[in-house]
Amino acid sequence: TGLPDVLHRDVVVIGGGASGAYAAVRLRDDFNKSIALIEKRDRLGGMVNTYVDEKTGATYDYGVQSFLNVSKAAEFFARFNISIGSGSTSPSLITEYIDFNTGKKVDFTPPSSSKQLAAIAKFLKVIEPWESMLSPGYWNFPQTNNIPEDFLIPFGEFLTKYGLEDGAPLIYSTTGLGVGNMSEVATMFALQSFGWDMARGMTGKMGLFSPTSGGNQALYNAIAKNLGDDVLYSSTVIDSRRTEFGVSLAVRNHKTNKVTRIIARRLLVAIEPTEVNMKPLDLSPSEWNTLSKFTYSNEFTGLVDNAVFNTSYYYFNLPSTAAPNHYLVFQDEPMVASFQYTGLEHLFRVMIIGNTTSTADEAKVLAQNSFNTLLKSGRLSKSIRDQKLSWAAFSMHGPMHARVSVDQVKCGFFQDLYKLQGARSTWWTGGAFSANFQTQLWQFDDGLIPKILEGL
Ligand SMILES: Cc1cc2nc3c(=O)[nH]c(=O)nc-3n(C[C@H](O)[C@H](O)[C@H](O)COP(=O)(O)OP(=O)(O)OC[C@H]3O[C@@H](n4cnc5c(N)ncnc54)[C@H](O)[C@@H]3O)c2cc1C
Repeated sequence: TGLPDVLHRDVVVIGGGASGAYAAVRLRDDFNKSIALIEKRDRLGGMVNTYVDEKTGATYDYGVQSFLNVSKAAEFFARFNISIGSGSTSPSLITEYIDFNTGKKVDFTPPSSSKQLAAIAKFLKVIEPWESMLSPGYWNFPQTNNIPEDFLIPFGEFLTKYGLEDGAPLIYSTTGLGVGNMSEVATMFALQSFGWDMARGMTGKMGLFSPTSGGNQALYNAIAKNLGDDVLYSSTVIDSRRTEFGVSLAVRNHKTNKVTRIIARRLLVAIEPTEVNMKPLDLSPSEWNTLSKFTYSNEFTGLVDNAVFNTSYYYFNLPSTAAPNHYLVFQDEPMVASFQYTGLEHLFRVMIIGNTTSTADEAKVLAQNSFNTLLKSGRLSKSIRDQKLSWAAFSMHGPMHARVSVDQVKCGFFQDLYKLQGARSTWWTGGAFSANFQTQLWQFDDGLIPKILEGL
């Protein structure tokens, strides 16, 4: 009670997910800076969701599934003594294509896997010259008169132009679906959902791994243990002052209501720059003018254990017009992308792709409606009228896949965005400034940290 505690730190980080937790560890342990990490939940790890089966102790990652072995990613696990393996624990499944709007089977046949992989290899060749412009961040994004035309055309058109249609089913079903109907999305943003490293991962040019025990949460639990009291959990910023000399944040713990004041020389923002997240950050009109241009997808994943799903099945939502081999036709968001068997008893992973405004409740209703449609149309083991989806776990991941319109890109959006870096002692990381992959964000942080440290 009384006056708030005051912490003095070199760097204060907001958000303990992939980008924030990694940066906090490196700033403190590798660069000897004092840090505080503010995390609104009671754990670190953000989009990681490790389900633990109470009876057997088996784990299943229904959020983040594996890590691309980008630059020093494996070393980061090693420093916490976490052993890693190839990460492929998912059982082999029978894919059934169904239009979830009607419950009708879609007689769709994807290209053979060798054709798909050949297309991904070709895709990588086409996009390789652009890598430094978009990955791991937009530092070298071309000036407005030099933006490659291909960046701004719809991704479906791009794949057709280069004869890469055979790659579309794999691109979509792995990570491309994060942006919804990827055929309609400007190519540069589709590349942020499946780009260079994913193409390398799929074609064996880059490893994919995950912890051999404890699920992906094991890494973030180890980080939490390492950072100890330097993390303020269940906490958000309620008020702030940012100047060229440093920042002062008032941070409230929502469980205890305790307010802590953090005075730091630098701020690293590692949360999505949405209106809700930015409200307590005393943005100037010009900062908000830039950040407010972003739109997002909201992704939701969960586990359901209704016994009417056939185990070993992967129920995949495609529009009927995808039959028999239209590889570029996808459902529009918001939609349920799939119900996928996990290998654990009756558990199925549900993936729901929302739009900018979708809420968790709406996502659950959407999943229930799709389930009812599948039940009624006899696609599941019993044909019954209705049944409640039985949720064993549910997580809201969004907002993510931040993007802007083609016109805004042409008007210099990314130059404006990157002008924010370092202004008012504030630096920015996370999906909106880089791309939505764990280890790509670590690589982005590795490039950002020397800039944050300048003059510190
Ligand atoms: C279903 C799904 C599967 C995925 N699978 C993979 C995969 O297999 N491999 C891969 O590399 N990537 C995967 N990703 C993408 C990857 O997880 C994200 O790109 C990454 O987590 C983004 O990191 P971030 O630091 O920007 O945000 P996050 O990891 O989301 O971290 C943000 C953190 O900030 C906290 N926070 C939010 N708002 C506030 C606030 N106002 N104040 C304080 N704290 C706040 C959150 O609780 C969270 O801990 C997946 C994503 C999803 C949704």
